[in-house]
Order: sequence, then structure tokens, then C-alpha cells
Amino acid sequence: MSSEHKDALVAGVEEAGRLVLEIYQRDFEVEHKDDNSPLTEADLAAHHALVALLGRLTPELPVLSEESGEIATETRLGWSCYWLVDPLDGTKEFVNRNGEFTLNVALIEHGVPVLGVVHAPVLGVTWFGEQDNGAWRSEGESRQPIHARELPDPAEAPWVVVGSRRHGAEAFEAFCARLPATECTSMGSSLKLCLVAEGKADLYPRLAPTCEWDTAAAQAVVTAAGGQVLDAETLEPLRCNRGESLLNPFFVVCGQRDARWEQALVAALAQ
Ligand SMILES: Nc1ncnc2c1ncn2[C@@H]1O[C@H](COP(=O)(O)O)[C@@H](OP(=O)(O)O)[C@H]1O
Ligand SMILES: [Mg+2]
Repeated sequence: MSSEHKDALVAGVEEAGRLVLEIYQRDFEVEHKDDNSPLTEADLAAHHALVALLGRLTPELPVLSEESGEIATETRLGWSCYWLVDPLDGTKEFVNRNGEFTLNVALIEHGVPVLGVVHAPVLGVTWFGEQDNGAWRSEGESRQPIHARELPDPAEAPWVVVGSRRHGAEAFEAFCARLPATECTSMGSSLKLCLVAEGKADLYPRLAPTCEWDTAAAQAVVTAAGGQVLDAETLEPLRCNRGESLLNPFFVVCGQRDARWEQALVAALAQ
């Protein structure tokens, strides 16, 4: 992708974020989908804006969004390259007006998220990552490269572990209790992966369900920043478009891979 295309992509995601913010700042209706998860006009406004943006930038590539209608599994499994979009991740946080929601766009090649944009409209922050090209965080006019950090020695500093506000609290607490010294915080949406990417958190264990669109963009940011998003069972990187289901396995996000955390992680996950 040319740098002009990447700039246009980021600008377009931020523009969609402004539409979301306008709705956030006024009254809006909340509907419920078949799985009882909330849906607002902001999810749909961002979906339409992002699908139109990607259609302009790369008309040849298919787009799969959380708010797309059904796409036949055999059609999707035939895609070697496509855009995967979560127009509003953290809809419950949006409804609760705590600002912890994001717009997410990932480019998937052969199951691997190779490029990702995550934008948090209320924070005014955008994260971007591209395989072999590094990751950055922008806020206002400033754009800084970001790097996942090495795990600190737990005797010197606690590991910062971040978890969901609403999902899998029990498994999260049990996992944290089995690690060496930790400092735990909770947060909504893909912001958790971005915290690991920028070296502000060490681990994000997700021992509860998510879908591929919840994680793909931020996984591209994390890996471009030197971190890992690993299947909690196999410790292999998460992949997309593997079969009929779009559910991710349980996973763990971590900064730079080393033997210490691998040991601690395997021990904490094994129980
Ligand atoms: N039972 C379930 N199955 C699949 N995904 C689930 C789920 N429960 C929660 N999620 C996903 O978890 C996301 C929220 O994560 P978190 O708790 O970390 O903020 C939701 O994103 P949306 O807000 O886009 O629906 C939703 O997709
Ligand atoms: Mg989501």
C-alpha cells in the first residue's frame, strides 16, 4: 500500500470517528442484536463510512465488517486478502459514555493481520501498525513510534495486566493471582491491546470470547510494535478466516517474548 493510501486510510478512519463522536455527544437509541449485544446508530454510521472509504481506496478488496450482513462461509474462505472492520468496538462503553471505545480496520493477508488502524475518538488518539514497518501512535499533531516493552523483573516492578471491564472477570482474576507481582487494571475495547503495543501494559489475557474483528487491527499494531497476540492454548499467533466460526480462541497479548514470561504464562494458563 502506498504511503498516500495509508494516510488516506488513517484520515478516513478519523473522519468516521468524528461521526461517532457527534452521536456520542447527543441522545441516541440503543437496540439489541440477536445475541443481545447493543447496537447504536453510531455503529451503523461508522460501518457505512468505513465501507465507503475502503471501497474508494481499494475497490478490488472485499470488506467484512461486524455490521455486514451474512457473507457465505465458502465465499469468505476464498478470500486471500480482505479488510476486516469493527466499526465500533466497545459499544457497551459507548452506551455507558466512558470513552473506552474504538474504530478498528485491519488488512488481512492469508489469515494474518498485516496492517491495522485503531482510533479512539474521545481520546483523540490513533494507533497504526504495519508488518515489517513498525507502529506509531498519534495524538493531535504529534506522531510517535511505539514499542512493546520487555517484561520488568517482578522483584523490581509489578507486571501491568489489563483486562476487560465486563467479560471473563473470574478467569482474569484467577490468571493474575497465579502470576508474580501484578498491577491489574480494566478497560473496554481494543484499547487494551494498544496499551501493550505502546509499552504501558505487559499482558492482556483474554480468557473469554471475542470475534476476529475485535482484535485483528490491534493485533497488527501489537505485532508491528514488537509484541505478540497468542492463542492461550498453543501460544501460536492468532489467525483470521480459519473456518466457519469467526470466534477467536482465548488468547494472551504480551510485550516482547522471553523465556521468563513464557514460563510464568504457561504455569498460569495450565491451571
Ligand atoms: N460471547 C461473546 N461472543 C463473541 N464476542 C463477544 C462475546 N462477549 C463479548 N464479545 C466481544 O467482546 C467485545 C468487547 O470486549 P471488551 O469487554 O474487552 O470491551 C465486544 O465487542 P463490540 O463492542 O464490538 O460488540 C464483543 O464483540
Ligand atoms: Mg468489537
